[in-house]
Amino acid sequence: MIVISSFETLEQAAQRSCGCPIPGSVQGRAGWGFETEKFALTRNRRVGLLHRLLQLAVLGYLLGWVLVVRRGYQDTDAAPHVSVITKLKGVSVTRAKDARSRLWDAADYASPPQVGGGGVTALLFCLSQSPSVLDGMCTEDVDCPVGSPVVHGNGIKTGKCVMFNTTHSTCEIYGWCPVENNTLPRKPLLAEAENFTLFIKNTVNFTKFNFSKGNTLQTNDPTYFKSCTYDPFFNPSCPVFRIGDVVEAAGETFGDLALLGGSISIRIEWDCDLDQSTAQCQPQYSFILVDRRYNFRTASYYWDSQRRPYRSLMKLYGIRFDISVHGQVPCRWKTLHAQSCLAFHQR
Ligand SMILES: Nc1ncnc2c1ncn2[C@@H]1O[C@H](COP(=O)(O)OP(=O)(O)OP(=O)(O)O)[C@@H](O)[C@H]1O
Repeated sequence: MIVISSFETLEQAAQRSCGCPIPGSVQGRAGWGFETEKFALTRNRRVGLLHRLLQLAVLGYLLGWVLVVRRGYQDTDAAPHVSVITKLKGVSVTRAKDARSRLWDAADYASPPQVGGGGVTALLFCLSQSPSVLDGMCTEDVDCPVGSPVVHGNGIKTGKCVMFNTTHSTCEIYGWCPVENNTLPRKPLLAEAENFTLFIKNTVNFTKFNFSKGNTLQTNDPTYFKSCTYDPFFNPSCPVFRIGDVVEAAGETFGDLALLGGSISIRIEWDCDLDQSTAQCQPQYSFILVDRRYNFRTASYYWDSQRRPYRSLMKLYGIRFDISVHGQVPCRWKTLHAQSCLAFHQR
């Protein structure tokens, strides 16, 4: 009977039992030796299990990760050329303290006008200003160098230190009067902005496969975009977004965000398999609240009958939309000579 120890080969066991020279050994090679493969039989369950597990891991990596997840049999273009155009629409009326009403439409609250994604929802102040002299603290004229800017004082110093009252002197400052007050808005100016709509027209072009696609439906119905509203489940292909829905999808309530403004990132993701029908190639939208405050100032200028300049200064709080487009399109056929992936399939 031949007894095989844990890591002994069959040959070695046979050699050991008959006392013959081991082929390939120093003793074997000295004569007419020959070489052959040796098989090791390991009678150890743990080692056997580890061996099978390693084989499974390699197979799983190749089939699961390389072929199924990473689609290793396809070529991929992940650098689309993109174009995004936005239009904000909606109308609202505000009533000022003097009971005068003002009508706001897209031309008033969209900023920059119809290009970026921004909308005003609150107005802190609206001042009619003209250039005048204002004051800053000092003891003598040298404390007020001519032309030095007063960043938060809205002007530049004239070089004069003037009496403010019996105890204080101030630098004379040349700037727009009256100056802003620093109070915060107490309620959103355009509460109706919740129902305003944002139209996002996006086109992507994957040059590697000569494939381009837009998010707007090619339709002859002129009322389609005016009447549809995006819904992730019931209407995912409509590119018109209700502002209230976008804010809610970003996890915020419109009333809170509209008061001091905010910034929302809209991410458009094109992840299409060009080996499938391109009709199924639709973008996915996601909304993330990026910042809880957003405001900016704007002014319009005019002159009175004596040609004195005036300006209407507004500090506007609003919701800003930052739109980013990402995408990758895998295709089974490697491109040659910049021909389209689809053309390859049709051949
Ligand atoms: N924010 C929006 N909400 C709803 N519909 C919109 C919005 N922006 C544009 N649309 C509609 O989408 C369609 C395509 O807009 P596009 O800007 O290409 O055309 P337009 O004729 O210049 O639009 P407009 O009505 O502004 O004159 C139009 O029917 C337009 O009325």
